[in-house]
Amino acid sequence: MSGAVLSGPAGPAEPGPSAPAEHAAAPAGGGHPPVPPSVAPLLRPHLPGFAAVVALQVVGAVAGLAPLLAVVELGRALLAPGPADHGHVWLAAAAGAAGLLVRLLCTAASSGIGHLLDGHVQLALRRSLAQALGRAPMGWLARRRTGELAKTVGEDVSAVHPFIAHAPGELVSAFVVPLVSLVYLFSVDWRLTLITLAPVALALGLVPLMTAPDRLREQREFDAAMGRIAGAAVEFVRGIAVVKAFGGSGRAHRAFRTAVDDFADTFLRWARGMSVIAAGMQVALSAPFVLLVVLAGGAWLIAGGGMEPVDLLPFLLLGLGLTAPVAALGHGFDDLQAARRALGRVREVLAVPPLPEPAHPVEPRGHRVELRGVRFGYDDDREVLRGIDLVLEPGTLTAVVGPSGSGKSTMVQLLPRFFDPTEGAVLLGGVDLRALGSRRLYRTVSFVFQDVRLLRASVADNIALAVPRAGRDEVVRAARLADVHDRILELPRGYDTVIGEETGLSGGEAQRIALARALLADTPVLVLDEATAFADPRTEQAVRRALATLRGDRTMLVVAHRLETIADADTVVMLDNGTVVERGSPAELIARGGRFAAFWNMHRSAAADGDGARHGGPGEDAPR
Ligand SMILES: Nc1ncnc2c1ncn2[C@@H]1O[C@H](COP(=O)(O)OP(=O)(O)OP(=O)(O)O)[C@@H](O)[C@H]1O
Repeated sequence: MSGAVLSGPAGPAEPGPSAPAEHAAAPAGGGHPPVPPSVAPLLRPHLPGFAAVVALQVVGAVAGLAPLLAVVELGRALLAPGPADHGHVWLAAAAGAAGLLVRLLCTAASSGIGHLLDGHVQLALRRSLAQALGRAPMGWLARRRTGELAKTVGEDVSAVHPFIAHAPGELVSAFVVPLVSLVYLFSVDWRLTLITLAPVALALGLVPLMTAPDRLREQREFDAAMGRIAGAAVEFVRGIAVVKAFGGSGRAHRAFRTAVDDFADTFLRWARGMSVIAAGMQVALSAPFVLLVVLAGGAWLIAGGGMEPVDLLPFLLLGLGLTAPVAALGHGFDDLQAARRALGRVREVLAVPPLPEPAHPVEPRGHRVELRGVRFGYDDDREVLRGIDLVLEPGTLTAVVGPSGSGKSTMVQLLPRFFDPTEGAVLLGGVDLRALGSRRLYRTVSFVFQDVRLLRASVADNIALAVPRAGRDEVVRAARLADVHDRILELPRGYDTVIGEETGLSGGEAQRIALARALLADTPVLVLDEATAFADPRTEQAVRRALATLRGDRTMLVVAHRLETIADADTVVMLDNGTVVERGSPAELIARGGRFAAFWNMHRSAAADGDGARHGGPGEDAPR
């Protein structure tokens, strides 16, 4: 099976965004704004905020130099021959204090605005993600694990925090302070300024060595080895239950151990190449080295009579700050890289193409379903359905049978529009599903697929998902029909028990709740992928009873794995390798002695051998 995940009608689903070319363009979904394909449009409304953050940081950074310059001026005033100029001293002290105050106010305001922006951007991202997920094709959602999407909406969005709240301010101040300092230092003594820049030049000179081809290759090998460890660990953990049950832990460990040994070798090679360069950079940018260079250069200039001793003071105070940009490039690099990767995952979800929604939905006439020349493939290189023509008349039950992988689940998933066919069309009441509008579709088609996902809500709310105003009596009636009422009464708070919090349910019970949901929705078209994984007798009986009760004028399509369901069907469609190889009533097909007859006989003898008692005596499941 293909792992369909939702069950029951999708309820009042919000339709998707842009309309297909053939149905004129208009944002669907009752005037929802379109989901932006990337994050840039989400940042645009906040540009004035970002500008304020940067401006405040610039002012704060420049003001932050005032105390240092004040110290320099104090030094000049106090070390100058003769009595100190009191006015000059007080002015320098006041300017330094004022600068400090302005810096504090500006950085506090900038940080505050940055964090507010971060909140707004994260909210906008989460809203857009929610919209994108609401409009993503159900087939796309079905292929993803809930945890994966929860991580994108939760953790990945939170990971943009350093990007939005910290990076702009930090980067600006890291570059503005050295720039202003440089201008000032040049005005004092250009020769010592160049000498003070020597450590920065040395560190920058080492950067190309870090990106030499050998280092890049080692970095790639390092990343690959890390990936192999992660993969081996995940595989090991995933298979742990099987390993426990069947032994062979040595073999299971082996892949992990090999990956770790391989990583150790790769890491040593990487570290050997990088450590000398990294250590060289660290030394070049370290405070003692910078001070040593400034002092040596200053001493040399002073001894030669080219500079006043007092002029050494600004270089000692400001020289250390010149290395800040290089340090800033390294600082927080990992955080920013993680934020970039997280943003990439957010962008991937935002870019999921939604199923086109018609600008002017057409109303179906009745609920006859027709598949016309339907072709479909999950990937471009392999077709799963290869030209299916099928008519499902109201009031009939059609059973789809065929070998595993023949495309049964895929075919039935086209009815609730998990995907659109790549060629051909699925019509409901004479209208192409693409022209129908998802509201109408989900009011007409309900479905119960194999991998049921229930909401973390009360049992009653789960059953009444598509009919929120249903009374308790109706919910109970549906639950009884799906044979899950007694089990619900055993739960701690009966119908009010919250699934996933106060109780867990077995696969078969979840199936029956999903069945009750579909029964309550009471739509004219029902699609059911009969569970093989949870084929307990109660669920089988519940499905059979539900199908019999629903019959009436409904159009029903069932992927049938059980002989009883097949025998009850009006029409059997046998699929093989994505094409219909036989169709007709079960009795006709058995009489024909073709593929279906062979399939029937094989399953019948298997059922008789395996579980004769459960399937009753021979003849009980004989086709009508
Ligand atoms: N989500 C998916 N992505 C890619 N390929 C898929 C997906 N779901 C199914 N397939 C592939 O499509 C083919 C048909 O699968 P499908 O589940 O429709 O067959 P099936 O007849 O229902 O099988 P089964 O009886 O085992 O459930 C298989 O080859 C399967 O591997």
